[in-house]
Amino acid sequence: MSGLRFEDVTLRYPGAEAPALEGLTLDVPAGQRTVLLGPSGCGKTTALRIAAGLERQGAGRVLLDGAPLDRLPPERRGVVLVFQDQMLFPHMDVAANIGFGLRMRRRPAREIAQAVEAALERVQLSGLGARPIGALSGGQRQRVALARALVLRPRVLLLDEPLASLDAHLRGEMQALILDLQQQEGLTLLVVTHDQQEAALLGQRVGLMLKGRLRQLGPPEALWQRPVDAEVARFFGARRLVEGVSRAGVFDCALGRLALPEGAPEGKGHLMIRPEGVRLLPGAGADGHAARVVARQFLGRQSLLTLDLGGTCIEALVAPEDAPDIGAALRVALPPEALWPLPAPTTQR
Ligand SMILES: Nc1ncnc2c1ncn2[C@@H]1O[C@H](COP(=O)(O)OP(=O)(O)OP(=O)(O)O)[C@@H](O)[C@H]1O
Repeated sequence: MSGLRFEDVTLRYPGAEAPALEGLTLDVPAGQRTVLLGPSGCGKTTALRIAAGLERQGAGRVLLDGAPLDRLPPERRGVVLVFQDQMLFPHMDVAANIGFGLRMRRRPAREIAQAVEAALERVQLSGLGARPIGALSGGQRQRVALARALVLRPRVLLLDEPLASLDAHLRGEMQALILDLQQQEGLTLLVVTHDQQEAALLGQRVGLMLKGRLRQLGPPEALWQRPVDAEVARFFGARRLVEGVSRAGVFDCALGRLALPEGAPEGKGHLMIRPEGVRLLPGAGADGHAARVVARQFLGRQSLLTLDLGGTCIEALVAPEDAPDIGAALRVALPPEALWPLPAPTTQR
């Protein structure tokens, strides 16, 4: 497959108890956006640093279009990393920052000037080449860092938390810019983030990492809706898992026998009930499950209800105007698409 490939890559920093990265096997297909998602310290940055040649793995290989990269120095890999904190040179203006890598490669001045102009345009900073770095906003600085990488015409572009330092408005702009650039130019992107929403937005495929290991890889929808186990489900916010057994399309548990979506894994374990999929039923019919509201939390666009279904608590997300009062009795439906069984063994805390 063309693109970047990590093959069973492990790295343990000297003196560390556990490896920062353990047996990472991951394909980053050419022309696509792949995201590594995970909490702080799970090894995401380490993976990028190894691909860029800034860190040497203890075991495993990194390949680009099938050719091993490990013996190549960073500048000859065609893999360029944009750092989380940008690492711009404060004493140089914008154009000098963007042209830095090309100057190191001893490209002719004319070619550098042209490439810098083109890169400024690509990141929508035309006309700002002579600005000192100190006179830029956080969002503009992030664009300069991106332009500095783009002039090198990377075969793979690695972005470490590209939006972490930006406020909500600038994040949206930068996200749109990254998506546009990637689509127009067919860039091969590997993005690292701890932010679930960012991963869903930027990733055509998302890999979830926990404690140095890749735990699940797939389209964002699959990770959110069909986590492989309870630990992954908990990362995505699942808090109230229901014990039981999945068999022949049904989950047997304290809530009764609940119909599961197609393809659900079988066996003993837990059931994840996605709060956004729980439906409050109108009227006092006999459908669904009897429930009582035990907590209600206003989250802005939605309200989170904690519902007691005969001793088993679940959560439901509803529009704030539809949120019943604490103590209210109601009936709820648990449609199959809101459910997903998580086979044991689980790491319960
Ligand atoms: N140079 C280093 N020397 C020793 N340990 C390190 C070094 N760099 C990272 N680590 C440790 O390795 C683990 C993985 O770090 P890494 O930076 O890859 O995680 P991360 O998922 O990118 O987290 P963050 O988003 O906080 O940077 C952490 O426990 C970290 O403390």
